[in-house]
Amino acid sequence: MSAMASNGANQPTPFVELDRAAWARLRDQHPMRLDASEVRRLQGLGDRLDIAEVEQIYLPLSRLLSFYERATEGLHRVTGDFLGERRARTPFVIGVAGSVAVGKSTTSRILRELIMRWESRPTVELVTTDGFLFPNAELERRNLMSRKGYPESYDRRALLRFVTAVKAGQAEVVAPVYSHLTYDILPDEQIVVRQPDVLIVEGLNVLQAPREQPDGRTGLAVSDFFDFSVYVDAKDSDVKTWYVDRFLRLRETAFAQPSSYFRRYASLSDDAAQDIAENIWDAINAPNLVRNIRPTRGRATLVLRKGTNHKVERVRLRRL
Ligand SMILES: Nc1ncnc2c1ncn2[C@@H]1O[C@H](COP(=O)(O)OP(=O)(O)OP(=O)(O)O)[C@@H](O)[C@H]1O
Ligand SMILES: CC(C)(CO)[C@@H](O)C(=O)NCCC(=O)O
Repeated sequence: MSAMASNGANQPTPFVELDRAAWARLRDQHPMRLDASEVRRLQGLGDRLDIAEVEQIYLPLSRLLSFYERATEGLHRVTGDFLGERRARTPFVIGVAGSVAVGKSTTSRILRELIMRWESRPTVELVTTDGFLFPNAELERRNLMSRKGYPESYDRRALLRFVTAVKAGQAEVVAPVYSHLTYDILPDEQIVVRQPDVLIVEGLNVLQAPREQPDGRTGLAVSDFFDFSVYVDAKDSDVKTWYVDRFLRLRETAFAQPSSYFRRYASLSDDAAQDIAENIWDAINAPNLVRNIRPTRGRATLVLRKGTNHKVERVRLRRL
């Protein structure tokens, strides 16, 4: 790790880049260990979860987040004192961005488990922006069914209202729910968020810059409410492989259910399923990654760069 934040041309940059070993050494400076019962609980998140990875990569990140949380709380207190207000605590909001299938949900769930174990035992809510996709009927009306996951396929105003209300400390805030099984918003379901200490907002486009309004003004974006953000990054070809592998695995489980939107794919041969998954990837998810998602990477506080097998190889932290 270089102490100077600089690029090859020695130009100052806001980022510091650490390889896996350097990041792991930071962990040594802050001894951290999961006990056996914590390891068991975390393993419940998925049989493929590597506990060494949790300890070496995600535990240091959780520690860094706890420092940010404390500092941010101090800032809110300063503003409250200045205004002479005694307000309820403001939730600490973390954004998690990245491509379809790069591992945003897994990263978010690991972080939730680790944050819940901070000494202060905070309550943590995890929300995915999937719930703010327009329902399929509306996407069809807008001719966006082949652009699901693109910025314009979300009800961005509703998402912004949601995050603002949670951050403002509203007692109960509801969000719609998306089902990967029916491939649509569930009309009769919602989740209720009740004043969490920490909110994790996970989604493809959560780092998108604010849009210009029709009247020329610049609005706010959800990222304006993030106290910390993580971009999960990997090579395009690796993410494609993970997408296709997950698609093939889903044939035996989700796709096989009668209510599955993809039930016609359940009985496909490996080769046929592979072709379909690659076509969906190439037509929808890859262009979204290249055009909309990856361009927001520079806005993240931290970038986790994964190699094959989901192992994090490099970490880039914004320090200015
Ligand atoms: N750290 C990890 N270790 C091992 N496997 C992982 C890890 N993270 C993700 N995976 C696997 O990669 C695939 C995609 O992960 P995940 O569902 O978390 O991605 P996602 O970015 O949330 O995707 P989507 O946007 O489609 O919901 C899954 O099959 C998951 O099991
Ligand atoms: C719901 C999203 C947009 C995000 O999780 C994604 O999983 C998706 O469905 N994308 C559309 C193309 C596809 O079916 O993979």
